[in-house]
Amino acid sequence: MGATVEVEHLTKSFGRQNIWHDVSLTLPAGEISALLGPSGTGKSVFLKTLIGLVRPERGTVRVDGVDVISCGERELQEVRKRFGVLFQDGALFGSLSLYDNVAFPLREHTRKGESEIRRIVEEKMELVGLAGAGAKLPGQISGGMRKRAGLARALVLDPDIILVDEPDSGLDPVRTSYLAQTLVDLNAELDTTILIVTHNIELARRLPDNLGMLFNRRLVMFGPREVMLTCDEPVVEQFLNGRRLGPIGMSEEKDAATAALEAETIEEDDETIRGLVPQMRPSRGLPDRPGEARRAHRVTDLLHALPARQREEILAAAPAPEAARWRDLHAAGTAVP
Ligand SMILES: Nc1ncnc2c1ncn2[C@@H]1O[C@H](COP(=O)(O)OP(=O)(O)OP(=O)(O)O)[C@@H](O)[C@H]1O
Repeated sequence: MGATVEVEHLTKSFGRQNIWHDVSLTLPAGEISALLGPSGTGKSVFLKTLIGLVRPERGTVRVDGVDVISCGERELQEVRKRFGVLFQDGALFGSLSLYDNVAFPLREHTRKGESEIRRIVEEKMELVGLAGAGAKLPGQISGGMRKRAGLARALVLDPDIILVDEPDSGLDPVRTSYLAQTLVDLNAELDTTILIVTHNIELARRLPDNLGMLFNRRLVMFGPREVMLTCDEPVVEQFLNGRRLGPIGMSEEKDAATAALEAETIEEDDETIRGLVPQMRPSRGLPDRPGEARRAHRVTDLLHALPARQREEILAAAPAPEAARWRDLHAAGTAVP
């Protein structure tokens, strides 16, 4: 199973600019989580903090119990090997072929021979649809191919945790769906912990088990998709619907006067999409995702604490066996199965 990442009371500033403060959340092992938020709210900084590239002034980041912030350099190197990171542009070395880019972590961090390296690189390149493209240079291929090569490189060390910064940047909607499907399939096969950072509402609604939202220098909420996609929290609702009406303005938070004026002049959008849409499933022939089952158990525990409207909405959208089990448990007043 992938690793659990526990973040507690994390605060980061650059000089006098506070990026976010007191962020606490747990990425459950083997589940797919997504961090949302308007541009500039520090999502990329958060990813870099998880792997110890950015040092916060307060807080802890524990990867299966090891604190990335306070551990020594040697231990940090070991923890980093557990992460596979896909940065926005793929972050490839421009002078190296795709093959050498993907092979790089294996040559750098393992003692594997070239024939073993070739086997692994070819396997990962095939997985991301780049079989046969190894000789190309990053400058000779499209942004989408660079992105997929970046993913292949992120996977060669068989990471326990995959971090993906904006899976859809530079990709068309079809390629974005393929990339998202690759992540779901990887999670189904290996039970890897995955965190993606995205603005893409469609992706946020359909891919992750858990959603978090950064806004106005704090983590507004973090929780299972059932809870987040049905909640009434204005920031989350506005963002997940891409609406103008709400607390998020063009540049961060609106002042009270602007919000009041807009409430009078902007019509409530007709096309507001609320509620739970079905989650992406692993490709045919792959096993069910164990992470999904674990999330369902957590939701069972949470149902009792939710308002009746939200509980009913979740139960109405749940798959038949789960909904029946949740209803029974709820009726019996039992939180834990
Ligand atoms: N090394 C750095 N030094 C100073 N400021 C930085 C540094 N890295 C990031 N920042 C600032 O931190 C803020 C958050 O940046 P970040 O890239 O994490 O936002 P984001 O939410 O990922 O944005 P986007 O969605 O547009 O990619 C920005 O104001 C940025 O200028």
